[in-house]
Amino acid sequence: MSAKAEAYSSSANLGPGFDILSMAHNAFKDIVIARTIEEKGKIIIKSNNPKIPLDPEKNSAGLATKILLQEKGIDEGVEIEINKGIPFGLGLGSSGASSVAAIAAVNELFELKLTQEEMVKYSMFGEQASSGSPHPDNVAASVYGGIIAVTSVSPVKVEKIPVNLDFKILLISPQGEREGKTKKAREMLPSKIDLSLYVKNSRYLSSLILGFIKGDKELIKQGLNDEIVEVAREPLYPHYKKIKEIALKNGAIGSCVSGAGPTVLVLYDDNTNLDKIKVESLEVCKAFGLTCNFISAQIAGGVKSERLN
Ligand SMILES: Nc1ncnc2c1ncn2[C@@H]1O[C@H](COP(=O)(O)OP(=O)(O)OP(=O)(O)O)[C@@H](O)[C@H]1O
Ligand SMILES: N[C@@H](CCO)C(=O)O
Repeated sequence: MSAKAEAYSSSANLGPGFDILSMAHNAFKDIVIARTIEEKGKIIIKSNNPKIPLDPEKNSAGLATKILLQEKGIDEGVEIEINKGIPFGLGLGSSGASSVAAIAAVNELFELKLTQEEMVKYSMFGEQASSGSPHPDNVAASVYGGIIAVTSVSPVKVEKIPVNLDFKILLISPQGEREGKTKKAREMLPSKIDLSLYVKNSRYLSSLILGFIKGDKELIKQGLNDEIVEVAREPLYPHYKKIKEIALKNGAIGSCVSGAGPTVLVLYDDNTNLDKIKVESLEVCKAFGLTCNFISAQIAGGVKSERLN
């Protein structure tokens, strides 16, 4: 028996929404095929990308699959074939998408009828393998699609945020996959913050969510800011601040770090001088010794799966 699933890339945090907000986009996608194999209890990982771990315990798709099968009491052997379309270590939710696609394919394979929230719950275990922390945001966006808010992790609860504004997405992504980048990024976070900073960031978060719902560009611009996580991690993406300034100077709706970076996300519309953003951003990347790629994308749907036989 076999089943197939595909899950899109995502940009988590979206400024002040650390571990809460995330957006699925069609920049890239991972495709996973799950097959039953003879050997009971065995999980085998195959991939077209030799750089990701093939040890099921170290691969996001493998660990998530292992825990799902254990909890469902399934001792069948399973092969997980990962067709990696999402470059990893760039802040594009690569490990999360693999995990989601594997959970969705296994769900299909054994007709488990998982709810979306259950798919997020099991996919989160995959993030434990890749970043040492079961953060829910990337996987929730890859499961649900659109822009989501994780309102609870125990139990898992996710809400899709209604987006009443047309905008396009530009991802400015430095080349070069960075091993264990999110793990390092999470170790850079402060354990305590001032109340005043919490209130300031909560104002950004409120503005951002209300901006999406009301379709208010100014509220979104005001909300796409973060003075806690993005600031703590600045050494990981020294190019970001300058690129954000360039984006806003040239009429972007807003800009933030994509996930744990180093990719920069820019939201724009027809009033934005996109060409100038690209030209000037290239100069910044060069100044920091980076070769940056520009990826245009739109908001994507959620994970899709089908039974093959
Ligand atoms: N199936 C997988 N796909 C991609 N990376 C994986 C996978 N399984 C394990 N990894 C490991 O996870 C790390 C990449 O995950 P990481 O969280 O750092 O970045 P990301 O998932 O690409 O982006 P983000 O910052 O949005 O989480 C790499 O060290 C990679 O070897
Ligand atoms: N919320 C996670 C997202 C990783 O893409 C982090 O910033 O560590």
